[in-house]
Amino acid sequence: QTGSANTNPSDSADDEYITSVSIGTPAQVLPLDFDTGSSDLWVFSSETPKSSASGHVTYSPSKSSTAKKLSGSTWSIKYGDKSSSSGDVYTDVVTIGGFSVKTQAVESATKVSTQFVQDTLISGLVGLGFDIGNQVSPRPQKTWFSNAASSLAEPLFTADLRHQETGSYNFGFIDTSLAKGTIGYTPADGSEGYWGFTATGYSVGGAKLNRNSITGIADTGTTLLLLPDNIVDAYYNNVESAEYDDSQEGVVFDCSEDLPSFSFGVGGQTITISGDLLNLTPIEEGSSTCFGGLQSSSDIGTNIFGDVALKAALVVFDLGNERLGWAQK
Ligand SMILES: Cc1c(C=O)c(-c2nnc3c4c(C[n+]5cc6c(C)n(C)c(C)c6c(Cl)n5)n(C)c(C)c4cnn23)c(C)n1C
Repeated sequence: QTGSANTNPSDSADDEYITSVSIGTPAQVLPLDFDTGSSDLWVFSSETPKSSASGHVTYSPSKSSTAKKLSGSTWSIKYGDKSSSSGDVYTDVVTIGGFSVKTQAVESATKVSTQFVQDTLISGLVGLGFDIGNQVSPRPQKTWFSNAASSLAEPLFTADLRHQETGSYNFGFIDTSLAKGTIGYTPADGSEGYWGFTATGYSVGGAKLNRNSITGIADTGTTLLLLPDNIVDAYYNNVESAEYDDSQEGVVFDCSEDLPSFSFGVGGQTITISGDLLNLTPIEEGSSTCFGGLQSSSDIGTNIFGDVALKAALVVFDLGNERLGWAQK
């Protein structure tokens, strides 16, 4: 069995990607953000304060004949941008791309932070990280993919995120036609709950890859490519107008700049992110100053290959073989 779901950028900056998910009987369809950097499936619900839920699609377990309360279970989660949410837990049928998991833990939000209240485009997240990262207590729950894996044709999924166009999450199969290049595989380290891996080197503007390895995570839930200062500096030294903008908390430059590409080696392949993918967006509507898609990871503690990097590739999250595959698109 397999599943295939379309995913769409939420806004003109590709800030997040939205995928429709069906929960319950009859189906309640919610727009959710698939996040390989976390391991909880949580939603705005009938239990979310009305003032916080205004403008959001919500899940009502009381309207689903297959919903069951997981009594005594609670959850609480905090994300890299300091956003957070918490609540209690139900189980229900969850269908993604035509594939159903009958008894999926659906974490219902009784509290959501401001960022989530304001982001009315999504009604929650689907964690696609490793089960060890799940935040339900007293008994951690499995992710949708972990529950699905044993019934899928192959225990893997692929992410094909695209700039300002529809992409896909495919479960149980690899559509190699989505990529131009060969898939290069490298071991994935799931010990922290993330899809950790090591890139073997990098280069700016199509130069030969160096051998400076970069250890980080493949994270569909993070917008940017977040790398160490020395790499960020090496890149922006090639961008005449680049400067650090305190108010934007990142490097900005003239939108008219012709940005160099950025390449990294992984699994014997070279993934090249074109310059235009590295120009994320004007800092304000109509501004001629743009915000960089490559920013510093120095105050985070880990390097994050977020959507800016993932958009350049077809990425295979292979749980069965504990490996990540990358192919140039
Ligand atoms: C260590 C870390 C991160 C790790 O993940 C991270 C980050 N980067 N994008 C996101 C996140 C997103 C994606 N996201 C990013 C957005 C940005 C940058 N802007 C301006 C808007 C309007 C966004 C929306 Cl709606 N959505 N979402 C939905 C959540 C819950 C995120 C949590 N963290 N996050 C940051 C900023 N940092 C420092």
